[in-house]
Amino acid sequence: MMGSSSGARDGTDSLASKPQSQLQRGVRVVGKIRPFVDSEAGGSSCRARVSVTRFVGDHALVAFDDQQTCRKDSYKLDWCYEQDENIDQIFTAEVKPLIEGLFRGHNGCVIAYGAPGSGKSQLIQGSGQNPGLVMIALGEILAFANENTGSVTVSCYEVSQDHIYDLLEPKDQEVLILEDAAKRIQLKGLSQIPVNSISDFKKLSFHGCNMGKSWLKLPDDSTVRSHRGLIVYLSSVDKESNSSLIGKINFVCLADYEDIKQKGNARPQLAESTKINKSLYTLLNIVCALNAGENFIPYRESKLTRLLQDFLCKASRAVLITCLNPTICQDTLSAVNLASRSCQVANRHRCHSAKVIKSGSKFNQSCSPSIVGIPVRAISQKKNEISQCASSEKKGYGTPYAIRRRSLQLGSLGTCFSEKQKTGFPSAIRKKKMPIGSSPPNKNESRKANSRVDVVAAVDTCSQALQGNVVLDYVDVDCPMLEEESCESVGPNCVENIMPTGGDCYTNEDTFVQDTVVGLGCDEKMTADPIDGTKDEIHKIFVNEDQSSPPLSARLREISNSLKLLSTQTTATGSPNTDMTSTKQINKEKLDPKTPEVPFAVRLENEPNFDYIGSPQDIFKTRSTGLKKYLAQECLTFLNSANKEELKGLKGIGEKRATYILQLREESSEPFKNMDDLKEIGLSRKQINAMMSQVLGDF
Ligand SMILES: Nc1ncnc2c1ncn2[C@@H]1O[C@H](COP(=O)(O)OP(=O)(O)OP(=O)(O)O)[C@@H](O)[C@H]1O
Repeated sequence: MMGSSSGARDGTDSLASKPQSQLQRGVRVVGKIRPFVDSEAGGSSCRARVSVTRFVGDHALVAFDDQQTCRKDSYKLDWCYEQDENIDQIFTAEVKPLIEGLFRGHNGCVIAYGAPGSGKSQLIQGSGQNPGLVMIALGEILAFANENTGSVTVSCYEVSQDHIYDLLEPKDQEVLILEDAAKRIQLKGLSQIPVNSISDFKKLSFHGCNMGKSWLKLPDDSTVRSHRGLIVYLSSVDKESNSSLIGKINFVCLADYEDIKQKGNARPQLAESTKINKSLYTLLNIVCALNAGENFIPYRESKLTRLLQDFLCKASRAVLITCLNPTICQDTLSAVNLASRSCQVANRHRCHSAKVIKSGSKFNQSCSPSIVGIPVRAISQKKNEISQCASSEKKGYGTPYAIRRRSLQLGSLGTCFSEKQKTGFPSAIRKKKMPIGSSPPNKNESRKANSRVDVVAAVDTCSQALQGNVVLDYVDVDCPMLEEESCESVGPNCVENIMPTGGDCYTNEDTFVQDTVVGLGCDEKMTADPIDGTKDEIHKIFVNEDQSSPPLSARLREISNSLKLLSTQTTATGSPNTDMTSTKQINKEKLDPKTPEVPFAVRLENEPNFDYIGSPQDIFKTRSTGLKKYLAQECLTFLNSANKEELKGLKGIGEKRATYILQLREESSEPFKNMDDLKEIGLSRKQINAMMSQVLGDF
């Protein structure tokens, strides 16, 4: 433990929860908190603290605790290295396995990403007596090459304003990205210089860099920001098969991530920052898509991602190291927030269910395959190919504050709650809050009525979440029936839990942390016993998670379909299905689209204080208004993220207007915030309506 960074829960002997060598695929996303520098001498006592909680075998939680504002933000990463952990340790746990892959002819990629001054250059390049990852790796690669009659060459490049330049043998023309017959990327115009020893490497001169020596640092008078990378190629001969092997590893130092909204940059810098951030978003989208197991990986969104295509793919191993300043700043928060959304731990949970941490701290759950507003797929496709994602973020580039959170009231769908005690294990499965609506004279009846309404409200949000348009950070289930009852018989695999297999749990000293286990189906009997056997029960549920029950998305989709039925048949007569004692009925029979005979309370998602009691028609009206709002939002999201061709596919948008929209996006990543904004691009109400029905035609 050092400075503001609290000790790791695992102790100090275990470096990384899941070393690269154990990973099957995807990109590992880890954090590294840089040590304090002289100018931060008082850093350890500053009001903003960064702490890390690590869960062996699973993930790490980075928490930013601003004592002045009492604001807490927590972000989940695959792992996080603390201030006192040095670059050698990171090399051993994260990079060495990639180097071993290189010896077998596999490609690898190490990416440093973070806010200004967060330690990216130090990590990749090092300084003086402290070699960075490149130097350590190069030492190992050269040693291997010498032993195996192999050869090593290096290339160094810069990506600036979506153009690639050679830093070792600069030419007038930029480097071109071509694809060969085997679909491998060829960088035409990028020189490869042979290197036989570290001293050879140190003699290299890097164009346009500080003193020609530090390939990552620009000259002091430079105002240009860019991404920089060094590729090491290894050619060797496989002794067993006597075949030649060629592997390459790319060390990338990304340009600083700066939160544009916070900066108030002057125009030229703003345009540059926008471009840099856009390329960072595209890169993180790739990471997210790979970790989500997507088939389509959007490499063509930027030159940077195109260049990295061979290094960031299913056949290669990669690690994204998010460098973190030890004191709180918005850029760091935004950077870690984005990283958190694309990491494997977050995505591993995405297919199974939603979850919650509630406390003074915020928790950012990831899962959208497109995390930053650049669509992995067009919305129209999304509608047909609904991603198996229970929670999704509509836009990823916002600050943590901007993240919308929803509390779903899923009556009778099954809930298991656990409470965190300071000793570490969740100790109680507890009932959550009382049902919404006015206090009933008869508790049971009220529960039944409210439960049905809650389901309907939940379906709305589930439906949106399924389509990737609502941030469903958690599903918050009201299930009074579960107070003493089990959530059995609803189907297997009911539980998604944020706890690691080791049984650990998120800690918060100030407020109790509630790990909500959302059950949309559950075979495991959950007891309400606050002490006895809780850990075992929860562990069983984890084990169950990977078994073959239908994913949460399938169940949500089922519910979503029921919503549509309900929406279209609100005038149907019939007695309400008030028997909500068994969650099985919800799943198996689906929601009965019958109008309740008695009025009931409807709580709107965005208006928590609004309790409405009225006729079915009124309820329908209310809900359809919500639906309209959602549809409009869907349309705006499309306009804010679709590419030119997709835009041109819309009625009323031709070449000129599509170009103009793309220009607007250069200035603001989200030019259309409401429907009135569309009028500013010259669209009439009628055109907007036509466009909406076109975008949403298949809803
Ligand atoms: N592991 C470390 N040990 C000691 N000092 C470090 C370490 N990492 C970073 N620093 C110090 O922190 C400061 C910022 O580091 P560095 O220049 O690497 O950050 P950066 O993210 O590359 O910055 P820039 O915004 O200029 O790109 C430097 O003074 C560096 O010496």
